[in-house]
This record gives sequence, structure tokens and C-alpha cells, in this order.
Amino acid sequence: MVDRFWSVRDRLMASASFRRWAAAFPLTRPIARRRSRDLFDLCAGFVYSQVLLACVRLRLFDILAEHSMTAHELSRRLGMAEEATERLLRAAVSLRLLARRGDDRFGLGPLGAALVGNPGVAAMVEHHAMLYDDLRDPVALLRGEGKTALSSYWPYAGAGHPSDLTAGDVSSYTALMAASQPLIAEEVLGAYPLNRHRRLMDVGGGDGAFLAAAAERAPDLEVVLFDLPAVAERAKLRFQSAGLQDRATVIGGDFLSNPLPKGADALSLVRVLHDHDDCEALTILRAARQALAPDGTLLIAEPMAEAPGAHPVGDAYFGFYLLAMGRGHARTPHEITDLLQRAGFSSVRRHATAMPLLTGVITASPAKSA
Ligand SMILES: CC(C)=CCC/C(C)=C/CC/C(C)=C/C=C/C(C)=C/C=C/C=C(C)/C=C/C=C(C)/C=C/C=C(C)/C=C/CC(C)(C)O
Ligand SMILES: C[S@@+](CC[C@H](N)C(=O)[O-])C[C@H]1O[C@@H](n2cnc3c(N)ncnc32)[C@H](O)[C@@H]1O
Repeated sequence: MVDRFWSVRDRLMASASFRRWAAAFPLTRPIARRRSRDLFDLCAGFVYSQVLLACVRLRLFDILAEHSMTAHELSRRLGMAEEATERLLRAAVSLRLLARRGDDRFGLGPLGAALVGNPGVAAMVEHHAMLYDDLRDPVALLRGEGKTALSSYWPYAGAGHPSDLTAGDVSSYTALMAASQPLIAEEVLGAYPLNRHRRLMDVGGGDGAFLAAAAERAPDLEVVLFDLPAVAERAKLRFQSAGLQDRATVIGGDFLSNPLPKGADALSLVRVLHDHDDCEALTILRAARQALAPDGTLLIAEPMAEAPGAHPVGDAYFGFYLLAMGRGHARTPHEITDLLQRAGFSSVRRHATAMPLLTGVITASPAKSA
């Protein structure tokens, strides 16, 4: 019955004369316009992102954060022809990145304003050039044909021993993760304050940006970072320059083949689990279970599938991003819960974040019987 309804709807939508009628009839016209706009935006998404990239590369948001300017003033500042500057400004205004201020001046729009002082997003916008190269032929990507640039960018996702990766292999991705970490840390620490814990171990913790943010908010917290040896070296430098060397321990290793150190009453996996297929994700969770104190807490933070108000982020964006990287996928909280239970965790709780698009947060405790 339900299926019959959808097939009638599909047949109607496929009919050019129905579409013509619905676009003209006053009661259906708003729906027809919204659908055509939604579809147009899907077709044009790449163009919109390139307008954003041009603004980021030209540092337009920083420039206009100082004060509004005319197209003429901006063209001189950017060293670009006035006609081209005007074209970019008009495009950016239409995308709400910029806004007109009076007749001939331009300032920040509501979206551009949110990008100022947000270098993590700008770094991601630049990084997307590589992703879009890999997505040029999405069907070939789905069929697993050809080597992707992202699989080299994230070398731990390929075959081989991740522990052997060198400083050169890990530097770009570690810097990208550190640049985007403030956005995530804000969400995670807002959703689950860590000052109730004594010792937090961040597994796959990158260069320590998350732990440094946690240590700042919880002055009595000791922190332990576990990551690949080459990444761990970078964390030592961060903790030294943040004056955290007395509260921080750094351990290099491979969480897929080495046991994790014991002694922490909280263990975090931030943007780690979704990089791995289920079998490896279970290995990581079981290692976490072995390492955690019996009354300890595991904290998982990463973008999740079916995030409220942001479904395409998990399944479309990270689905295809991680496909290009070579493994993993964004999971729903339900799928994460299932993995947690199989790995010997219970008391699984979801913690609401302010921006579910950026990350979800789940905690769990070692099951008493496991
Ligand atoms: C002031 C007046 C008059 C009115 C105020 C009205 C009002 C209430 C406005 C709200 C303003 C506000 C608070 C805006 C906030 C905006 C924010 C926080 C925007 C954040 C945007 C974040 C973006 C676009 C994030 C993008 C993230 C990306 C693309 C992440 C990619 C991550 C990757 C590729 C990770 C890779 C790691 C791997 C491999 C998957 O493990
Ligand atoms: C996507 S990054 C997330 C980094 C950091 N947690 C953050 O959110 O900014 C994944 C991290 O897991 C680490 N990693 C990947 N495979 C690993 C392995 N087998 N053993 C230890 N760490 C690993 C990477 O080096 C990287 O720092």
C-alpha cells in the first residue's frame, strides 16, 4: 500500500506535464520552486564552494572584517581587475558570504562573519581541492578504480605498518587536524565536562590540541596522549610550549597492534573510530576496554550519521570522504552503541552537542560482567 503511494508519486514527478502544472498552480507552486532550487543547489554545489575558496584564498573575510570597502578599493587591495572583483563580490553576496553596505560598499555577510577567527574552516576549504580531485569520477571511486590523493594524505589508512610512518608522512594531516580541533574541542568539552576525571588518555590524539584544550578547562586533570610515534613527537612539542609537560605524558604506538597503557579513568577517541571499518573499530574499542579502569569512562566524539538537522554530513560528505581516504564510515549512534556493546561496554549515553553537524558525543562504561 505504502509502496503503491510512492510509485504513484514517482510517476507523477517523472511526468513533464505534471511538473508544468505543479509549477503553475498557486498551491503547489511554492513546493515546485523549493524542489527546483534544492536540485539546482545540488547541481551547483561545486561552483558555490569555489566562490568560497576564492574568498578564502584572497583573505576577503579578514579584509572586510577590518571595515567595509567598495569594489574599486578591494580590486586595488587584491591586485585584481575591478570587473573580476565585482563578479566575485556579487557571487559572494548571493551566497550570504558577503553583504552590501549601502549602494557601493561591501562588508561581511552572515556566513562570512562566522568564518572570521575560524581558521579551522578555512583550512578545510583549502583541503577540499584534494577531495574534489578524487571525486571527479564518483562512479570510478565507488568501483574502487584508481589511487586517490586522500589515501596518500592519510597514510595510516593504507596497507603497511602505521608505526613506521615518518614525520614527513604525518605532518600535513596532523596540522589539518590541529587547525580544525578547536571547533571540535569546544563542542565536546561543552557536552561532557572532564573536570570530574583524574587522568584522561586521548587515543589517536594527534598533536595534543584536544588534550591541551581539556587541560585548560580542567586544571587538575592529568593528560596522556597515545598516537603513532611520529605524531606523538609533535604532541611533545605542543605540551612543552603550552607549559603542560608536568601534567602530560606522551606515548607512541599502534592502537591496532599494541595494548593501550592502563591508569586512565577517562579514555577519549576523538575523530578516530570513523576512520576504521568495523573489525578494526572493534579492535580499538576492545583495547580501550582493557586499558580503562573498571569505573572509567570511554568518550567517543566524531561526526555521526543521521545527526539532527544535518543528515548529509554523515552519509554524503563523510561517506564519500572516507571512501576516497580508503576506509571507514560515519556511524549512527545506534551503530556505535552496537560496537560498544560487542566490545564489552555498557551504560552507553548520548550527550547533546550545540552543533551536531560538527560532532556527536557518546560515553560508555566497562560492562561489569565483561
Ligand atoms: C549578532 C546578531 C545581530 C544576530 C545573531 C544571530 C545569531 C544567533 C547568529 C548565530 C551566529 C553563530 C553562532 C554562528 C556560528 C557558526 C558556526 C559555528 C559555523 C561553523 C561552521 C563549521 C564548518 C563549516 C565546518 C566544516 C567542517 C568540515 C568541512 C570538516 C571536515 C573534516 C574532515 C575532512 C575530517 C577528516 C578527518 C577524518 C579523516 C574523517 O578522520
Ligand atoms: C583523524 S585523526 C584525529 C586526530 C585527533 N584526535 C583530532 O581529532 O584532531 C586520527 C588520528 O589517529 C591516529 N592513528 C591512526 N591510526 C593509528 C594507529 N594504528 N595507532 C595509533 N594512532 C593512529 C592518527 O595518527 C591521527 O592522529
